[in-house]
Amino acid sequence: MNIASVIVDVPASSINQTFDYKIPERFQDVLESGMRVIVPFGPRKIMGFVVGRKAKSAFKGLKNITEVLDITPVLTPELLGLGKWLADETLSLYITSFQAMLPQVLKSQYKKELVKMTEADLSHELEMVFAGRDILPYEEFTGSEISYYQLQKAIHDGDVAVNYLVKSKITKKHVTMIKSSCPMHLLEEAYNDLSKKAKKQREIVAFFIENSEPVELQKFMNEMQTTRSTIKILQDRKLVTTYKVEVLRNPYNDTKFESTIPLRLTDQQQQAITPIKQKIAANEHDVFLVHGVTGSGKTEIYLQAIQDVINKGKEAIVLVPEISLTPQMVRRFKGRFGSNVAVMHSALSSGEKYDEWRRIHRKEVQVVVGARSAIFAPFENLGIIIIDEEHETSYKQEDQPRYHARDVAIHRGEHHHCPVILGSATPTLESYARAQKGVYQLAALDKRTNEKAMPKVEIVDMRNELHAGNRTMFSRSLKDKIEQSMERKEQIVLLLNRRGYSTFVMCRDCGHVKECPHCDIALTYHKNSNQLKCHYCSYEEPMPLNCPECNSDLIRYFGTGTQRVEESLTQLIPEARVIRMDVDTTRRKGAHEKLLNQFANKEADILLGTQMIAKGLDFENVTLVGVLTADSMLHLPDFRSSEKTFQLLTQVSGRAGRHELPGEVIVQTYTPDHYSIELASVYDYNQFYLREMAMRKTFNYPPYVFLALVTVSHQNQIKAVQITQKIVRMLVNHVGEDTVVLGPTPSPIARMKDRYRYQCMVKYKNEPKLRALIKKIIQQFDDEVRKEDLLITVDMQPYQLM
Ligand SMILES: Nc1ncnc2c1ncn2[C@@H]1O[C@H](COP(=O)(O)OP(=O)(O)OP(=O)(O)O)[C@@H](O)[C@H]1O
Ligand SMILES: [Zn+2]
Ligand SMILES: [Zn+2]
Repeated sequence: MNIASVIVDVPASSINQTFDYKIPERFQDVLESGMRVIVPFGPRKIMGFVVGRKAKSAFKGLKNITEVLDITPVLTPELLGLGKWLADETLSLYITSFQAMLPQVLKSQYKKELVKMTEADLSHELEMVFAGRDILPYEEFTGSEISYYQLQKAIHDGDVAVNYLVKSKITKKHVTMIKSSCPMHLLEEAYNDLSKKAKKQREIVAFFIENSEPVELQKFMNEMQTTRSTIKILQDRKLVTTYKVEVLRNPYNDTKFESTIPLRLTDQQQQAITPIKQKIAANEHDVFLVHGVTGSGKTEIYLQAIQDVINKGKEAIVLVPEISLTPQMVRRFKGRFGSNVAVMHSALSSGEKYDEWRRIHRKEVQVVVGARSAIFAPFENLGIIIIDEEHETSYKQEDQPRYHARDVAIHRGEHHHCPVILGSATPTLESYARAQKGVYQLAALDKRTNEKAMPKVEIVDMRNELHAGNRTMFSRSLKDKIEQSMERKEQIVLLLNRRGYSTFVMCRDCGHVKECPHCDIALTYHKNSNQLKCHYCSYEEPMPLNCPECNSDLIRYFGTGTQRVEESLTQLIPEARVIRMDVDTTRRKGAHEKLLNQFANKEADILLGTQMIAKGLDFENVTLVGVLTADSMLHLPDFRSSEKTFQLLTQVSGRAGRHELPGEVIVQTYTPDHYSIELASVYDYNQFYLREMAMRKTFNYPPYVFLALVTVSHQNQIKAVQITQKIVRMLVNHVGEDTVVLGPTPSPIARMKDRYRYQCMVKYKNEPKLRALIKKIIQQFDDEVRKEDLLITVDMQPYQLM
C-alpha cells in the first residue's frame, strides 16, 4: 500500500479526480486518509488531501509525496465521504467541498519565488532586482518595471526558475512558563547562599521551594514585581528554567458564565422532548420539527436533549444563525455545559476559530454551538444535531459548494443514527410540508413558558399618516407609544427592515437614479464619506451636486438608512436615548456585545436596528416593539418574499413582553391588507401556511417543485444569451414531460461587475438524472470557461434568485 490517492488543490473541473503519488519510506507508517500533503503537480508544489492508499496504480512514473502536513487526519473517514457526497449533490469540486469543511487557516496559501540558477550574470535589469541575492520573492519582480518577456526568456534559458511554496497560515499561540529546575535541597542550599541584599532573588527561590508547579512567566513577574534580568541570573545558575508551551486561544475564557440547572419542563415541552429522548436512547435517526412560538422554551428542550447525549458519552452540534449567535445565546449553552462547549462563528479571529476547531478535533469538548459551517465539526460520535431558527436563509451557503446546512445535518444524522431537530416559530414551508406529510415528526408548542399572551399587534396604515399631513417616518400612534413607554421607564426596540431597501440617490426633477456604471443596481449613499458606493463591485464616486441628466440641483438621497432614522427620531423625541445597531456600528470586534450590554443596563431607551436585532434578544424591560417599514421586502423579485416578511414580523414581535411586563407591537406599512402582514399580526402561522401553499401551488414553486438555477455570465451580452439558450435547449431535450425549463432570462441583477448575467431555471418534481445531465452539459463549455472568461454557476437549491 505504498501509493496514495490524492485530491489536489487545483480548482478546475478537468482536475476533479484523484491523482496517484508514491509514498516515500519515511511517511509510510504515518500517512492516513484525511491528511493534507504537499505534492508536485506540473512545475508546482501544491496541497492535496489523501483520500486512500493502495498497492498498485494504473500509471507509470509516479512522483513522490513531498511533505505530510498533518500528524492526525484533519478529515475523518465520515467527513471524506460527506465531502464527496456534498460535491456530487451541489455539483462542486471535491477540493472545494473538502476545504469548506475545514477552518480557513488549514487552507494553504501559495507563494512564488524566483531562483537564480546560473553563476553567470543575468540581464542588467534582472540583476538589479535580484540585487546580489539568489532568491527573489515574486512580488518584488511584479513590483519592478521589468517586462514579463525578459523573465520568460530567462526561465526558458534555464537561468531562472520559479519555485512554488506552500505556506501554511496556521499560527499557534504560545506562553512562556517558568519552573524550578533543580531538586529541593539544592534550592534550599542556594537560598541560604544568596546574599541578603539579593532580596528579589531570594523571594523567587523561596517561591519555588514552596511551589513545584510551573507558572506563567508574565503573571509571575507581575506578581513578584521582578524583572527578566533577575530571572536570568537564576536561570544562569540553573535554579529555574523557562520554556514555551502552546495554549489554545479561548475567546470566552475571561467571561464568567453563571451556571444553570435544568428547568422543570412544561407539559408542552415534555411532550415535545419525549420522542426525541427516545430516539437518543435507541440510537435512531429521525427528523423532528419543533414548531414553537417565540418564548415557548425551545432552547430548554435543546439543552435537556443535549444533556442526554452528553451522558451517553456522545456529541452534539447546535447551529444558530450568525446574527443570533450573541453573547446571550452563548451564555445559555456555556451556562449549562461550561467548558464542554466550543463556539464557532465569524466574529472570532481566524486563530481563535482554528483553536476552537482543534478543541473539537481533539475531543476536548462534546458540544459545539456555531453558525452554518459548524455542521462540519469533526466529531466522530454524534448523538444529536440541532438547527435553531431553521427558516433562516443564512443556513444556505451562497458560494461553492452551495449547500444547505439542513441537508448536511440530515445526511450526518443518518450516518450517526442520531436525531436531527429543526426548531422555529416560523418554519419554512418546505419543512412544515414535510412534517405534514409525516416525513418529519412535528412537535408544536403554542404557549409561552410563562403563559403570557403574545403581545398585541397594531397595524398602522402609513398612507393615512401621509393624508393626515404626517410626513415623518413615525406614525402618530408609534410616537405616542414611545413616549408613554419612556414615561414608564420601559424600553423600546425599533426595527428598520432594510433588506431590499436602500438609500439611493434620485433627482426630484427628472427622476434620474444614480446607478453603478458596472452593475445594474442603484448606488448607495454613504453619509460619513459623502460618497456613492456600489455594494456589488465596490465602485465609488462623490455625491453629485447636480443631476447628471438635467443639471437640476434637486438631486437627493432617498430611502431610509438607520442613521437617518436615528436623526429624525432624536428630532421628534429629543429626550430619547438611542442605541443604533447596524453593520456600521457593529463592525468592530466586541461592538455588538457592548451595545447590547448598554441597552441591558438601561443606558438607552431605544434600540434601533436592522434585521440583526430581530432575533434571539431577550430583555426584561422591553415592552414596545415598532416595525418602521414592514413591507419593504414584499416587492423583491423573490417567490419567498411573503414568507420572509411573515417570519421577520413574527420574530421581532416575539421580542416584546417576554417577562413580567406586557408587550405591544406597532407595525407600520403601506400594504396593511397583505396576508403576510395581517396573519403575522395575529400570530396565525397555520393560516399563513395554507395561504402561502396555495400561492406556491398556483405558481408552481417549492415545496411543490424543486428548483435548479443555472446562471451564465460573460462580458459580451450576446454571448451570455447564446450560451444560456444552448443550455436551455439541451436541458429541454433531455428532461421529462412534467419538468419546466425557463430561460434565457436576464437575472434580476442583469449586469454585475461589467458582466451580463442570464439564467435558466428548472422546475421539476422528479428528475433523478438532472445533476448528471447538468454536469454533462456544462462540461461542454469547459474550453470557453477556461479561455474566454465565461462563468457558469449552478445552484441546486437556489435561495438568492438575484
Ligand atoms: N420549563 C420552563 N420553566 C420556566 N421557564 C422556562 C422553561 N423553559 C424555558 N423557560 C424560560 O422561558 C424563556 C423563553 O424560553 P426560550 O428562550 O427557550 O424560548 P424559545 O422558544 O427558544 O424562544 P425564541 O424562539 O424566542 O428564542 C426563557 O427565559 C427560559 O429561561
Ligand atoms: Zn435630473
Ligand atoms: Zn458595481
